[in-house]
Amino acid sequence: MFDIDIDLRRGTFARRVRIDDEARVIALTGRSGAGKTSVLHAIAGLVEPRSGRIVIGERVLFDAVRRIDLPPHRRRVGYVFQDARLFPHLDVAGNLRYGRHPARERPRFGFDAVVELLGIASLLERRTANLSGGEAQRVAIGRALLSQPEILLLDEPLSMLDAERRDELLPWLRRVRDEVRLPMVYVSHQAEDARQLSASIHALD
Ligand SMILES: Nc1ncnc2c1ncn2[C@@H]1O[C@H](COP(=O)(O)OP(=O)(O)OP(=O)(O)O)[C@@H](O)[C@H]1O
Repeated sequence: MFDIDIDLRRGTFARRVRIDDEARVIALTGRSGAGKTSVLHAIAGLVEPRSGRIVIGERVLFDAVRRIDLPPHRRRVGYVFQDARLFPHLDVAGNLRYGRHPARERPRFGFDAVVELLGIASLLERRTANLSGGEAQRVAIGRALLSQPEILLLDEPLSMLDAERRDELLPWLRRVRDEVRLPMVYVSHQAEDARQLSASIHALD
């Protein structure tokens, strides 16, 4: 499912990352600064590797030799950040609709199905400022899914939450993992979190 072999350079940071994995869901771990977010950015098309290739499923996102470098919007990546980054001026429903892919007649991820999947029906009219961290992350995942991605990238979605909220959010993440049959890359600096979501763990240290 994942065939990634890239040479990453950012400022003085340089690292070759190789991931060859048949699993649909993989986790990246490593200390702060190991390059986890940089790998997600490379997959999303936000940083260009110096060389190499990024192939996920059948899709070639980047291949330096073949001069393939899909622009970010054609990579069809759903990205969930550490902090949910919801829009404060919109309610939950507005945030979900914001990410919607325009004019698809039969979207793979429908609004009602996503709301049900993430258990956020009762939150739709709420402003985002007073959501708990875990609720905000569920909304952020919903927004990402409604953009009709082909790949889901999760950048430490648990790291800003206290232990109780983490325990609350984890089952939702597992549900998304099992029901949304997309390739997923889950980043965590805690190996324990990573093990909860994937058997395929790649340590970047
Ligand atoms: N735009 C940039 N310009 C220069 N250096 C950068 C840039 N972005 C990241 N770096 C450097 O690249 C290295 C890897 O950063 P990255 O954010 O990928 O690590 P990380 O493993 O995700 O860390 P964290 O767990 O703290 O988020 C760090 O040394 C960082 O300072």
